Amino acid sequence: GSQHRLWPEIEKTVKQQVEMAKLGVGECGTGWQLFAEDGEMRMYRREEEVDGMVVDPLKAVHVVKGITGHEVCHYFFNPQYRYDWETTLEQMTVLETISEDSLLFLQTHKRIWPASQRDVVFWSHMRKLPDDQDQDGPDIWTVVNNSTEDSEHPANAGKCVRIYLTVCLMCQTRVDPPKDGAPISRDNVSCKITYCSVVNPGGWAPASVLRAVYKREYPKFLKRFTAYVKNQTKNKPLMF
Ligand SMILES: CCCCCc1ccc(-c2ccc(S(=O)(=O)CCO)cc2)cc1CCc1ccccn1
Repeated sequence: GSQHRLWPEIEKTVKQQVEMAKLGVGECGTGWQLFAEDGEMRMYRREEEVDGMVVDPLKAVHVVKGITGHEVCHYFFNPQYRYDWETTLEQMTVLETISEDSLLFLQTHKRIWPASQRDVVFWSHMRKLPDDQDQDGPDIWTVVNNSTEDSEHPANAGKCVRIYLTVCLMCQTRVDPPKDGAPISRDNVSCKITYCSVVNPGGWAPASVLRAVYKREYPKFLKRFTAYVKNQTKNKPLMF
């Protein structure tokens, strides 16, 4: 809850990340380059390096029919579903339950040749926010994942190189009520998903390898994850 040592950082980071996610790829100035497209999904990146390491920010926008923002965030946030959709995940541990909407994770991802295996420690927070651009529309749902230290799991103590990331999944639900006043069904809802991520790969990895990994893995991840949510929810009542 709000007494936890991480709470001030969570509050600040969530607000900052949602504001960034709301900026379209046009508005945040030049530099965004479209690198993947699939149906309604558009994936952009900016080529940035920090100390010679690739830390390309990524922004993906996708519109998916038949699911809501609450549902997308529910399946992204809750650990019990993660092995179903996160293909590069080798090991996931919930280190701490900070509150019912905030968890501390340790994840190790499968090694990607020729780079060494990576792990990450991050807090994850799920939140509903009023949509200030559409007062009477449905709320925005978001999940923010942000790397943090954990004294029990110091960086680079074992075989894995520790990575550092900030991820924001922001979901805006759209309802187009049926003309005949019938109850809202899945045919009347769609979700605009904005996924932003900045990953520092930790130890050195060849820029060409990193960019190839991201180019392959991110589109696969977002397609697989959204298909998973559609499949999990298709016969369940709508979650707003
Ligand atoms: C040489 C490769 C070094 C980097 C490997 C890497 C880095 C970051 C991540 C990653 C990406 C998304 C998240 S999340 O959105 O928070 C969801 C929870 O799991 C957490 C971790 C993964 C991977 C492994 C490769 C890879 C790259 C993209 C997408 C998927 N896999």
